[in-house]
Amino acid sequence: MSQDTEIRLQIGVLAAGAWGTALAANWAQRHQVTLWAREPDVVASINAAHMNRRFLPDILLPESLRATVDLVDLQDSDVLVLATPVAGLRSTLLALQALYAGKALPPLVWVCKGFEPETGLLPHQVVHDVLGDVAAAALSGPSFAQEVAKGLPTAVTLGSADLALAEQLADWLHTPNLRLYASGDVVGVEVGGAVKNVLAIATGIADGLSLGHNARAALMTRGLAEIGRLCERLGGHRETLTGLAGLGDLILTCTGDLSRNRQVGLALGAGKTLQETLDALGHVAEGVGTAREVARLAEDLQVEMPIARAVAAVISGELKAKDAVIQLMSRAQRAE
Ligand SMILES: NC(=O)C1=CN([C@@H]2O[C@H](COP(=O)(O)OP(=O)(O)OC[C@H]3O[C@@H](n4cnc5c(N)ncnc54)[C@H](O)[C@@H]3O)[C@@H](O)[C@H]2O)C=CC1
Ligand SMILES: O=C(CO)COP(=O)(O)O
Repeated sequence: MSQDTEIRLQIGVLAAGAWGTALAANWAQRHQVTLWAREPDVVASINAAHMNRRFLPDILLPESLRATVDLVDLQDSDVLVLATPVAGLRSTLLALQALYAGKALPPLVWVCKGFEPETGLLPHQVVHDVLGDVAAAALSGPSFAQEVAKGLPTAVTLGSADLALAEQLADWLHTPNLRLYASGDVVGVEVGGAVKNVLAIATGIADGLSLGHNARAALMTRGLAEIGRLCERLGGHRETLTGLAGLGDLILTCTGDLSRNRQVGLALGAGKTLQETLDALGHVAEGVGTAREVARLAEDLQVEMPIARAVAAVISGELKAKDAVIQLMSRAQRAE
C-alpha cells in the first residue's frame, strides 16, 4: 500500500459530537476539513474560539477546522464521514441523498457503533437500504475521542466489503497519531464495535457492585464468545474479532473509565436509575439502545448471548443489576 501523504483532500464530517470533532481535528493536520453540526452554538464556538465546549471541552482545535450548520458547505467533499449516533445515521444519509440529488456521492465513512433502533440493522445495511451500492466503509476500534483529540497514538480499523476501497481510505485518512488498518469484513468490524458497548455496560455493572477483577475478566472473555457467535451468524469472520475492532475495543471500553457505556454500567451497579444516569451523561451511550436490539437478534436467530440479554433486561427494568449477576453465575455448568 502506498503512503500517499502528499494528497490534500476536502473532508466533510457530519455531526460535531465528541468523536466527529476529535476526528475532524485530527484530519485537519493533513486535509481541509469542514465539520457540520446541527447545534448553532457548537458551530459558533468552533469557528470563534476553536473549541467545542458542549461535546469536547478543554481541547483547543486547529484554526483551519471550519464548522457549519449548512450541509451545502460539504457538497464538494472528497470523502464524507458520518459521525452521528447510529440512530441518526438514516436521517443524515437521507439529507445527503437530497443534497446530492442524483449526483454521485463521494466515498462514505461512518463511525457509529451499534444496531439501528427498531430495525436491528447494522450501519452498512442502513447505508445500503438508503443509497444502494455505494463506496463506503465503517471506521471502528479502540479510540476514545479525548485521546485522539489530544494527539495520543491510536489505531483503528476501516472495514468495507470492498477491501481496495478500505485500503485507499486508510491511505487518505491516516495521520502521524492515527493508524488505520483495512479489513474486508465489514460485518465483523461492525458487530465487534456494537456489542462491546453492551459488554462495557455489563463490566461497569460488575465493577459498580464491587465484584472484583475476576468477574470483569470473566464477563469480557465470555462476552467475546458472545460477539463471536453473533458475528458468525450474521456472516462475519471470528478472526476479525481478535483485531482492533473486536478484542481491542472490548478491552478499552470494558476497562477504561472514559467509556460512557462503562460509566452507565458503573452507575447502574451503584444503584442509580437509568434515567438519572443518562441525564447526567450528556453524550450518547450506544450500548443502551443496542442491548435491546442484540437481545432481540439473539432470540430471533437463536444465538446464545446470556450476558447481552441480561444487560437488556437490566436496561428495560425487568431485572435488577445485582440479580442479573446472580442469574449469570447460576447458569448450568458447561464446557468452555
Ligand atoms: N466518543 C468516542 O470516544 C467514540 C464514539 N464513537 C461512536 O461515534 C458515535 C457518535 O459518538 P459521539 O460523538 O461520542 O457522541 P456525542 O453524544 O458526543 O455526540 C453526538 C452528536 O451527534 C449528533 N446527533 C445526534 N443525533 C443526531 C441525528 N439524529 N442527526 C444528526 N446529528 C445527530 C449530536 O448533535 C452530536 O453532535 C457513536 O455511535 C459512538 O459509539 C466511536 C468511537 C469513539
Ligand atoms: O467506542 C469507544 C471507544 O472505542 C467509545 O466508547 P463509549 O461510547 O463507551 O465512550
